[in-house]
Amino acid sequence: MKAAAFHGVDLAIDAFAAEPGEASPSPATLVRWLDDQGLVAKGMRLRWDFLVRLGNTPPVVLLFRDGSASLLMRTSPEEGLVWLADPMMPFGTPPVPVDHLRLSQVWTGDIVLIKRNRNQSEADARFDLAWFVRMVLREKRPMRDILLAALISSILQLFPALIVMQVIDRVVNYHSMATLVSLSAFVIILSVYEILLTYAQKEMSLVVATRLDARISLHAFNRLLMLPLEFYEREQTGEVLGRFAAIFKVRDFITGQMMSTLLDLFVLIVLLPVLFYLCAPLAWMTVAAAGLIGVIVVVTLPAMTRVMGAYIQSDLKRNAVLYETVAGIKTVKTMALEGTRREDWDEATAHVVRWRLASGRLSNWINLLIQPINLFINRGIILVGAYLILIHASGMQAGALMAFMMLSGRVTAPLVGLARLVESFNEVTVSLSEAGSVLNQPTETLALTTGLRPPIKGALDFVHVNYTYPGSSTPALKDINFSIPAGTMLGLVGRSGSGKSTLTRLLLGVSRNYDGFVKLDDVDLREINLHYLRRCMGVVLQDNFLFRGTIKDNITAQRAGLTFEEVVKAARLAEAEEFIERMPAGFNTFIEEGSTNISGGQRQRLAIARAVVTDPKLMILDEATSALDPESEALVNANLEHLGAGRTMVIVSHRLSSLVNCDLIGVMDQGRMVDLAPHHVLVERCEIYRTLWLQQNRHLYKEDVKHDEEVMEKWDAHEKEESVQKAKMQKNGEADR
Ligand SMILES: Nc1ncnc2c1ncn2[C@@H]1O[C@H](COP(=O)(O)OP(=O)(O)OP(=O)(O)O)[C@@H](O)[C@H]1O
Repeated sequence: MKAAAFHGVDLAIDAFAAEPGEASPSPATLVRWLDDQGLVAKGMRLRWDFLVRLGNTPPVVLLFRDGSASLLMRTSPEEGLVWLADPMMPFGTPPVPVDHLRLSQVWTGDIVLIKRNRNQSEADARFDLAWFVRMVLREKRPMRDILLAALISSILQLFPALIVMQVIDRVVNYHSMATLVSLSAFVIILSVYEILLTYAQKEMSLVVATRLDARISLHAFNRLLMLPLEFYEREQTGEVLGRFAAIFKVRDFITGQMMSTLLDLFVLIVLLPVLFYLCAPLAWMTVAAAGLIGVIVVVTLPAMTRVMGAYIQSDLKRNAVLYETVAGIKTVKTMALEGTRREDWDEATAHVVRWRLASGRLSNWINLLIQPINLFINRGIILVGAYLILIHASGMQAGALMAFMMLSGRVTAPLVGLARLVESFNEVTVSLSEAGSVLNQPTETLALTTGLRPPIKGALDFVHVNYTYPGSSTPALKDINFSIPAGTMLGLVGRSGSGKSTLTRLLLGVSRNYDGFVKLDDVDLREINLHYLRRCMGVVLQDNFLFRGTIKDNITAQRAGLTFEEVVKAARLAEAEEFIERMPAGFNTFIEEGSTNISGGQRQRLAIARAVVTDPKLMILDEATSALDPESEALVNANLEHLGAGRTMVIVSHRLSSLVNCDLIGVMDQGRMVDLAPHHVLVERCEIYRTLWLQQNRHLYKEDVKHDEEVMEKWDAHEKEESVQKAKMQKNGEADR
């Protein structure tokens, strides 16, 4: 706590709790918690000799054998002492000096270094050009060195021109061999300097560019992970990926063109005065011509922006088609949709080609205007200079004209580069706004890093919960009001679209803008830290993604601290152990991308194992067994009770037979929970449930067939009427909008 306060972060120790499956918080949990709080904790083992030489580092936490800890405040290698502060003592208590012998009796040799995570505080910073500039400015020392090198090298660049001037004016005109020899020696020394300096400058620029690159990538990916699921559901994946990739264009611009042009500007600062010294009229002409190039670029900028924007947009759309086709290739192939996909692609490509041609042409036109000016600077000025010498107007000699020519080339390059920079900057702003439209979306950071971490038992309360999806006019959940004690196995049934999955989404904290309260063990769900909440839950969906890696890796999902025994236990609970052991390498069998080498049923059972491996107190199975073959489904269903022992289970299923053994079954209809009771009660009193049950189990009730058919007829009529009403409501809603 004191170490955190040192960094200006206030920690609420009450919020620190063990993770599910831990008796007391492990060091890994401590590190994760501190990470969430905006601090970085790094554990390491040290010897006394190193500890005593730590000097004036920020507070370091020393871990003791009895589980307690102390803060290292100061060290003195000369006296062989370290000063420790007891974190339990009030602020202001002086630290106690301890020597090697006394410390070695209690200290484990482990320390924890805690520092403020600057990336974390930047995690929510807006992603714009200012952010990039801040990132560059953080590289203060290397940037300073690079600038210094650029300055020196631009001074060095002066000499060749001045030497040529001397050679022509003195050596050639006066045939002076001695001057030539000394000038040659000077040229060699300078050249060596220049070569070394260029090497160093390139090396430093490379290091800075690479560091920036790493930082930008890390930050952007972090942001992507922080975006709420709702965002991904709303947006087209292909477009999200395309827009995300736009940041790499910004990165290339900043670490490439922008950096080199800015460095070139240093050359300008040094060389321009020399040009004026050599011949002021020619220097003015050079500057005016370069200025004219700038004016042309600025004037044509709006047109260029429009064309570039359209080109980038069309490219994004084409990428989206590509992504969709590759991601949905199974459907494309099996439904022979190649033709329509090709049409989409052709159309998207036609747009890209059109705008690419337009932007290329525009840039070519601009070039047509710029090139004569460029040629004038490079070639015309020598003629003007020669004319000035002929009429003796400037007092300039031939050597000075040569030197001017050599230098003016170096001056125009940065000036033209600066104009071009404005042009590219324009393109980059379009890319930046594309990337920003993804990365500047509101993130879940606050919910992920703050909030309570109460111990979870699994009692659930829904108190008058209403929820409408953003952009939808009809509520998906209407006045849901029920509670279940911890350890309940709750089934949820209802027709398609009745709101079952939406209810589980609220539990998972995916949708948080609902009215009313959802309480977990009497704590408002919205108050609970989202990471913690999700880590405390086990979730199995209808279609689960398995990552490339071994079966064991997939079950642990790279969570730290899980033992092989726990993995095997989870596999056994999920009825997966048997098939895993039959696989060539057992738990170390590699799962290919898209899990092509295992069946759908096996994949589902692995997903169940992955969900139970942390022994969660709350499990959600949303249509987890729907895609299973009858045999695998029977296996999983038979094991459900076993699986649910000691935890609350919420099981959404269309197949009522798999819910018969649930303690309670909630019947959903049009967003309402119309009944909540065990199976035998519902069959008696809930008509919707009874109808669904009879639909699926007709064979069991032969004697009821007549009644059953009547009910079915009624049900069909009811459904028809409802769908007509729904269509009407939708129409009205659209008309309202
Ligand atoms: N992301 C979404 N955006 C807008 N509306 C949605 C979204 N997801 C679901 N809905 C709507 O909310 C209502 C409830 O959907 P929900 O998925 O919860 O039903 P369900 O009972 O789980 O259906 P199913 O059994 O088919 O999965 C439906 O009318 C659906 O159209």
